[in-house]
Amino acid sequence: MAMAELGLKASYSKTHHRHLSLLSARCFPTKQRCAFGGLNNAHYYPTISSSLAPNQVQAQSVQSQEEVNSKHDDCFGVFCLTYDFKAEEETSSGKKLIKVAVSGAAGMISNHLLFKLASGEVFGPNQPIALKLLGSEKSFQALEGVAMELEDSLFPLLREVSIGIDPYEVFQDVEWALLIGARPRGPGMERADLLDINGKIFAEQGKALNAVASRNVKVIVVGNPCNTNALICLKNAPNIPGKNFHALTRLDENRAKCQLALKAGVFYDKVSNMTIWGNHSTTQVPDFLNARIDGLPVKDVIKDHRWLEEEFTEKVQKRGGVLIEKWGRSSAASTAVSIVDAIRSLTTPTPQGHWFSSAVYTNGNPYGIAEDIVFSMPCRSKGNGDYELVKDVVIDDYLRQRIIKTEDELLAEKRCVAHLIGEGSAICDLPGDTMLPGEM
Ligand SMILES: NC(=O)C1=CN([C@@H]2O[C@H](COP(=O)(O)OP(=O)(O)OC[C@H]3O[C@@H](n4cnc5c(N)ncnc54)[C@H](OP(=O)(O)O)[C@@H]3O)[C@@H](O)[C@H]2O)C=CC1
Ligand SMILES: O=C([O-])CC(=O)C(=O)O
Repeated sequence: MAMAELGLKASYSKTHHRHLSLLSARCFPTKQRCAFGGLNNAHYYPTISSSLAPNQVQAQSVQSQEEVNSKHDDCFGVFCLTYDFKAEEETSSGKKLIKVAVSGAAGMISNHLLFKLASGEVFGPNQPIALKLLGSEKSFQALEGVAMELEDSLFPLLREVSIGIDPYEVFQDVEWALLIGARPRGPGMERADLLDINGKIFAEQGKALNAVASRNVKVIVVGNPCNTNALICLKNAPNIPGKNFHALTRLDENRAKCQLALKAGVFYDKVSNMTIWGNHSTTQVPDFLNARIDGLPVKDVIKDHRWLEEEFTEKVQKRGGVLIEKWGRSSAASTAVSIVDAIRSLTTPTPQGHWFSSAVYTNGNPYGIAEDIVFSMPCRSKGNGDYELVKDVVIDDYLRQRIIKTEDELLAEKRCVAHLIGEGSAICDLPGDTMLPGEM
C-alpha cells in the first residue's frame, strides 16, 4: 500500500529532542526498547514527504544512527532509527493507532501471528497498528530478532514495535492483549504444577493489565491451560470487565468444522454454527447437534450417528496430540490463524443466524452452566469487540452429560488455583484423565 494512500503525515521537527525523551521514558527503561517499523527507514523519507500535499506535512523527526547512538547507550541497530508520526494524524481514514500486546512473542505461535497483525489482515487495511511484544530475560535476544524481521517486512500499517519483559510497561494503554506465553508441560510435570506455574504468570499479567491497560482492553488467553489461566487473569484485573476476557477455543471450532466437512464431502465453508462447549482440553464438547452443514442439521446430512458420537468427538478432542506426534511440536500456524479468526469475529458483525465459539466468563449464562468459570460457549458479536451468548441452542441428554464432565473439570481446576484468585487455599483434586489437547 502506498504511503500516499494512507495519507501519512510525516516531516521534520524542531521538537524531536523532546519527543525522543518521551520515547525514552516509555520504551527504554530496563530491557524495553522501541522500533518503528516499515516506514522508519531514512531512505523512505523523501518519498513520503514529496507524495503529500504541503498542508498534510508537519514537522517530526528523522535521525542518523550516529546521532541516536550518542544519546542512548542502550539503543542499538535498527531500533535507534526513529521516524515519528503524530498518533492522531496517522491515516486519511482518521483511524487512531491501535495498540496490541502479544506475550510469548518469541514463541512459535507468535512467529505466525505477528506478521498477520502487522499486515492489516486482522484489524483491516486502513488500521495503523503498534505491536508491544512481551518476552522474558531468556528470550530477549530472540525478541530483538522478531522486531528486526517485522521491520524488514516494511509493513505500511506497522508504526511502532516495542519489546520488553515487564508487563507493566508493555501493557501500557493496550486495547488488545493476546496472551500466548506460557510454560509447556515438561516430562513428569503434574498438571497441578503446570496450573500453579502458569497461573502465577497470568495472575501477574492480570494485575498489570488492571493497572495500565485501556479500561476496555480485550484479552485473549492462548497459553495453556487457557480457560483457567483466563479466569486467573480476570480475577486479578477487577477494574476490567470480566466480559472482556476470552480463552481461545477457536482452533477447536475450526478443527471440528474441518472434520465434519471431510465426512460430509463438502468444502468446509459449508459448515457453520459449530459450538465447542467447555474446556480447551480433551473433555471439550464439539456440538454436532446444533451445528449445520449447508444450513441443514448435521445429523440430516451425516447419517452415521455412531461416527458423530464417538469418532468425531474424539478426533477433535485429540487433534492437537496427533499433530504433535506428526510434527514434533504443537500447532502454531493454525493456532495463529484461529486467533485471527477469534479477533475478527469480535470486530466484524456475525452474519444473521450464525455464531462462533469462545471460552468466556460465565456470569448469567442461559445454559445452566456453573457461574464464575471460563467456559466455551456459542457467541455472536455486533462487531464492536463485545459479544452476546446465543440463546436458541438445543441441549439434549448426550450433550448435557458431556457438558457436565467438562464443567466438573473446570471447577476442579478452579479449586486448584484458589490461591491465585483470592479464594483461600488450593485443593487440587483434578480428574485423572485431565489433559490438554496436545497430551495423549
Ligand atoms: N488455546 C489453544 O488453542 C492453543 C494453545 N497453545 C498454547 O500456547 C502456548 C504457546 O505455544 P507456542 O507459541 O507454540 O510455544 P513456544 O514454546 O514456542 O513459546 C511459548 C513462549 O512462552 C514463554 N514461556 C515459556 N516458559 C515460560 C515460563 N516459565 N514463564 C513465562 N513464559 C514462558 C516463552 O517466552 P518467553 O521466554 O519470552 O517468556 C516462549 O517463547 C502454550 O501454552 C501452548 O500450550 C498452543 C496451541 C493451541
Ligand atoms: O496442548 C498443547 O499445547 C497444544 C494445544 O493446546 C492444541 O493443539 O490444541
